[in-house]
Amino acid sequence: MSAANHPAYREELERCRYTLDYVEKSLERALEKRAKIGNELEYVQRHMSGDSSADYTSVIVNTMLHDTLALKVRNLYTARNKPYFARVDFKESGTDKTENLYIGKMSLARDEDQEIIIVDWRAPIANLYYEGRLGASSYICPDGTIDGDLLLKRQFAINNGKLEEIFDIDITTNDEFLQTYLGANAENRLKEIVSTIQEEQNRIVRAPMWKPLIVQGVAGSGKTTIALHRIAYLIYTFEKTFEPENFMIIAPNRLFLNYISEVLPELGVERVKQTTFEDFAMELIGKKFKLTDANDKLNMFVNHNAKSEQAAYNDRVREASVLKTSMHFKEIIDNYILKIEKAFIPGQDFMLGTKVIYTYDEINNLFLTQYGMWPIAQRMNEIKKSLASRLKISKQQFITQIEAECDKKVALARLKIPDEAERQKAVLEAFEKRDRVIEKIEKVSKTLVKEYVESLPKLSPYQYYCELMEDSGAFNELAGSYASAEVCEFTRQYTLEILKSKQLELEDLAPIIYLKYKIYGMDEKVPVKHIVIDEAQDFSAFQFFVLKKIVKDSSFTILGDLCQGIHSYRGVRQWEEIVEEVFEGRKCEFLTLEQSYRTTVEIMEAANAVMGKLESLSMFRGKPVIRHGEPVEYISKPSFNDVAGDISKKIEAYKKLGHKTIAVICKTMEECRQILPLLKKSHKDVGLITGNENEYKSGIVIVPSYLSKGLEFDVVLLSNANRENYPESELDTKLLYVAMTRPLHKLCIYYVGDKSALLE
Ligand SMILES: Nc1ncnc2c1ncn2[C@@H]1O[C@H](COP(=O)(O)OP(=O)(O)OP(=O)(O)O)[C@@H](O)[C@H]1O
Repeated sequence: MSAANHPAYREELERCRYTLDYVEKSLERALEKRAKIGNELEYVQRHMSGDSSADYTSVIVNTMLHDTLALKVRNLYTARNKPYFARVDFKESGTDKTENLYIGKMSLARDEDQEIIIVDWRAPIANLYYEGRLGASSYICPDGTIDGDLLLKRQFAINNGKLEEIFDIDITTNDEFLQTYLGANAENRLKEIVSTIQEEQNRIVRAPMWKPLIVQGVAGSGKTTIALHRIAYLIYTFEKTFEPENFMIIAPNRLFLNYISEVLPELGVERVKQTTFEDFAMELIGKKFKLTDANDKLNMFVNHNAKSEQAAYNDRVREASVLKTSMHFKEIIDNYILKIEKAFIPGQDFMLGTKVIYTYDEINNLFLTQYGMWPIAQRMNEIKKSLASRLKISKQQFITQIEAECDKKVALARLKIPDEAERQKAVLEAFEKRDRVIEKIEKVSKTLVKEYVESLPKLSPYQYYCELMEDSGAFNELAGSYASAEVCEFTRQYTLEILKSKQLELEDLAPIIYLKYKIYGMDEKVPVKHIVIDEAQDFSAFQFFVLKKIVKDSSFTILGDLCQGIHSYRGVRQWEEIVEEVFEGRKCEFLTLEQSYRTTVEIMEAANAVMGKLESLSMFRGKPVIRHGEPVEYISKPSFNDVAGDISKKIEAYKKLGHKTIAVICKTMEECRQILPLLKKSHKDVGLITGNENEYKSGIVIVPSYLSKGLEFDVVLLSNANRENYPESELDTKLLYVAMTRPLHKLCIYYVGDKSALLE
C-alpha cells in the first residue's frame, strides 16, 4: 500500500530519515578516510625505496584498506538510495525486549555504541524475514537456535531515499510486494532480488557449503539469480575463512557471463571468478586452444532435412559425443594411463660408469608399486630422490674404494721402490690418477639423475591425448568394451581430424584435464574452494568429475533444468547419475525450485503443455506465480516473408507500449540470418546474437533458440514453429520449451503451414 496510507507511516518515515541521515554521515566519514589512505598510499609509492620491506608492507596494508573502503563507499551510495527493504520485530524467549530489525543489502552499525541500524540480509537473524512465520519462530546462529516471537514482518519500497510503499505480511506470503517486482519490464541485465527471495529459494541460498548441492529448477525459477545470491551469502558467512577469489561461477558462455555480470557488484561482492567451462579448462590445461563451435553440432542434430548419408553421419557424431562425455571415457583414460605407466620406465639399469646403482626392475617397481598411488609427476620426483640418494651413497663408496686403491698403491711404492725420485713419481702418479678418476665421477654423477629423468617420456596431457587418438590399435582395444567397433573407430578418426586442424571440441577438454590430473594430481594453484555451476544440465558427468578431482578441496552447487537439456547427448539425463558417478554415492543435498517467477500463467501453461509431450520430464512442470497476462498468440502466415512483415509491425506496436526488450527467436542461426535483413528494413536497431559477442546488448534482438537459454525478454516473437521446424523429437521439444519460457509478458508464435504437433 502507498506508504502515506499506512498507519505506521509517521514512525517509519522518521526511521527512514534517521537511517538516511546516518548513511550520509557514514558516507562522509568513509570518503574522508578513503581519501586520506589514498594520499598516504600515493606518498609511500612515490617515495618508496626499492629494498624497504616496511614500505612494501605499508603499500599492501593500505591498498587492502583502500579497497575495503572503496567497497564500503559504493555500498553506502546504494544505501543512500534504498537503505533497507524490510523490518522484522522479534522478541527473544526469556527477554522483555523486542528488537526492531531493519534489513538491507549491507549492515550498518552506529560508531558510538555499535547499535545495529541496518542488518545485512545474509545475517542469521535476517532469516526470520525469509522463512519466519508470525508467532513462535526461531533462527539458527553460530551459538545455536534462538527461539522467540516474530511480532511483525514488514516490507518497504524506498526509492531515491523516498519511502513510497509499506506492506505488512501476516503469514508467509508477500505476494503483493513480489508482484510489483515481477510486473516490471526486463532490464538489460539480470538483477539482484534480495528483498523478494522466496522460501524455497532461500533454502538454496543458505544451504550448507560443504555438502554437494544439486538444484533442479524449472525455467524462470531463479536458478541463476539464486546461484549468485548464494555466493554472496557464502562470502559473508565465511568471511573469516575464505576470500571472494575462493568462489567461482561457471556459466555457459561469455555472453551469459556479461548478462549476469551486474548481480554480484549490486550485492556488494567483488573478485569472484566468473568463467565458462571452456576458459577454465584451458587455464587448468595451461594452454590456449581453438575450440569448435558446439552450436554447429546442435544445428546438425536439429537439421531434419539432412540427406540420409548426412543423417547417418550425424548419428555417428552423436554417438561419438556420447562416448567421449560418458564416465566410460574416464575408464578408457584410466586404462590408457595404465598402459602408459607400464612402458614409462626405460628398460635400462641406472648406472654410474659400469656400476649398477638401480636395476630397471627396482625402478619400475618403485614407479608401479611403491609410489603407484601418486600421480606420475610426483612418482618421478620420488624416484629422482631415490636415485639421487643411492647415487650419493654409491658414489661415496666408489670414491672410498678408489682412495683405498690409491693408498694401497702409494704404500706399495713406498715399500717396493728404493729410488726416491722414482718412488715420488709413482706416488704422484697414483695421486693424480686418483684425483682424475674422482673428478670424473663427481662430474658424471652431477648430471646423471637429470639425464635419466630427461630420458623419460615428456608429460604433456595434450600430447598423450593426441597419441591415444593416433594409435588406432590402442584406442580400439581400450574403447572396445564400451562401444561397437564402428563407433570406436569413428570416434577416433573424428577426434583426430579435429586435433589435426589444431582445434579441440568441448568434449575433448574433460579427458585432457583428467590426463593432467592423473599425471600431475590436483592443481594446487587454483584458489577456488566452492564451484557454482549454472545451466548444469548441459554438463556431462565426466566434466563434473574432472572439476571435482582437479580442484583441491572443492565443494559444489549445481543448478540446472533437465527440461532445458538441449545438449543432453552429452549432458546429464538424471541428477542421480551425478550423485552416483561424480560424488560416488556421497550424501548430496537435492533441492527443487518449482515456482516460476519470470513469466505469466498463460505463457507458463502453454510451455508446460509442450514439455508434457516428453513423458520422462513431464513431472518438472513450472508453477507460475499468479500473474496473469494476455493469452499466447498463435499466428499462421502463408510465407516466411509474411511472418517477417508481421513481426516488424508487432515490434513497432510493442515498443510503443513501453516494452524495452523484444526477442525474435528463430530455431537456428540460419533462420536468424534469413529474417535479419527483412526486419532491418524497418528496424535499423535490430541486433543479431551470434554467441561470439562478449557483451550482452538487449533491446530488439534476433536470437537462435539454443542461445536464448538463460536470457529473458519482455516480449518473444517465435518465428516459425511449424511441423517441419519442430517435429516431435526430444531435442525439438526442449528447444521449443526454452524459447517459449523466455518472455516476461508476451509470447507470439508464428508458423507457416501446419503448426507443430508439439503445440496442439
Ligand atoms: N524471488 C524473486 N523475486 C523477484 N524476481 C525473481 C525472484 N526469483 C526469480 N525472479 C526473477 O525471475 C526471472 C528468472 O530468474 P532466473 O533467470 O534466475 O531464472 P532461471 O531459473 O535461471 O531461468 P532459466 O532456467 O529459464 O534460465 C528473473 O527476472 C529474476 O529476476
